[in-house]
Amino acid sequence: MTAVTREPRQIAELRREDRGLPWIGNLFNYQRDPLRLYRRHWEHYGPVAPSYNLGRTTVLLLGPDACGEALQNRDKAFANKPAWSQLVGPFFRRGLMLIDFDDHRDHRRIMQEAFTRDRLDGYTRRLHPAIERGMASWAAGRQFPAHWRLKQLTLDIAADLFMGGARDTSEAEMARVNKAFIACVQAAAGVVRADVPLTRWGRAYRGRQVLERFLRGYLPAKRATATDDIFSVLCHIETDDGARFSDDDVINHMIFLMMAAHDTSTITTSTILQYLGQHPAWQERCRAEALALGPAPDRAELESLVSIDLVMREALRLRAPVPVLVRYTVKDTVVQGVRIPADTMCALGIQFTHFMEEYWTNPMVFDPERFGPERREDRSHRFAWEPFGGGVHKCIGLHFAGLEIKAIMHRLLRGYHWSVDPGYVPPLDHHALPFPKDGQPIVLIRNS
Ligand code: HEM
Repeated sequence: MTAVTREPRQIAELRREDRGLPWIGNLFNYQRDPLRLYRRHWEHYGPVAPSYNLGRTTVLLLGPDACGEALQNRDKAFANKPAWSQLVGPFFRRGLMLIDFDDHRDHRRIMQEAFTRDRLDGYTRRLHPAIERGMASWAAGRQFPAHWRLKQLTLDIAADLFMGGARDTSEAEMARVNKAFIACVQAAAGVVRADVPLTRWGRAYRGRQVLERFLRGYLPAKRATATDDIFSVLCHIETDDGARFSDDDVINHMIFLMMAAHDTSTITTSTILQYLGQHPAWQERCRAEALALGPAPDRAELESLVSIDLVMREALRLRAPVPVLVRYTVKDTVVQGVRIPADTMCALGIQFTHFMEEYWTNPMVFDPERFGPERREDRSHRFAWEPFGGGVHKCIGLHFAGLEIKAIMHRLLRGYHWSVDPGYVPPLDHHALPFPKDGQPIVLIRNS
């Protein structure tokens, strides 16, 4: 008997009604309601769906099987750099997420040294005073703009943990650096994608120069003395066989790391605040855990917070800070039996998977117990829950992120209680990473 090998299918033809606006394509439909758009494509085309955006055809990979194949990347057909640099621009060049294959493997091996258990212990010790300082100016109130305050807080934490407080820097200089950094992050949503004054990209080009100058100025001091901030750590880490980062590597990685760590942690904490504000029983349960620990728990204690961990996982499911990952094919490949030609931009619908009824019960409902030991819905498929991605580019900062988020929640729960209207639905901005445009106002009360 001869085995029947099935020829891969071609990508389906895009229906006229799915093309969206001339040239713009589905960009505005995505920004209005990404889930609706992806559901429509999934229902008609299945896991490998054609789409059209900004003048070109792209391919949507939908569901955990298709996303899993691209993330595992067995035939090395999917590359990060040509995909992500089209979105985030040249401002994060040579960051770990924007390099590929052997080059990526070599850099990741060195960077792994910055995220060992011992390093995480050190970062955790720094986290508490940084959070305390950052929250000191918080004024409780009935319209507390939680998302904006958390964004500032995670920036303040980054200034300390990443740059060691940049001790000799004046407040004005630090504000300039923060502004430059934000300009780089906001470039992703730019329509004019060139160095044109007064546009997002124009500001980001200037921003990158400011950041490079600033970091380069500190480099000699960071090289000279080993401290436990990430800047210094990147200057000193070394693999067993002696591989180290060059000065340029340190600067490129620093700029990318600050970007990778900032909005993602802000979005997760503000999502947690929203749901705990709408579910007071869960808030009390988490508070009891936070109160059972001392004022500055160490890494192991933060990692032992069971309820806060369940809530964090559920928040990451309901609002994945990076809802879509992108890849670019550097050669022909096949996903789910469909041939994808070389030079194709692919979008992996991470958030879409998180809402699939095939893998989650009542996926739109806040239900942290779904991650508990009896249910473990995240194990319904290896790629059912993928807020940190998967494969060789899986988030290297995921444990660090968990510690930062839990340390913020620990302090907040001990110092405050809060509520959010049960009917509140955040008006999300989907231009880049999803955030509540209204700043997510909550009623915040200081504990007596
Ligand atoms: C809740 C917080 C976070 C989320 C949801 C998140 C999500 C992700 C995702 C989805 C990727 C994979 C990108 C891809 O495959 O193309 C990624 C990569 C990465 N993340 Fe995170 N991240 C978070 C926090 C952090 C933090 C705190 C750091 C650093 C301290 C960090 C550093 C990185 C780096 C360096 C990469 C690139 C890894 C590589 O390409 O090898 N992330 N992150």
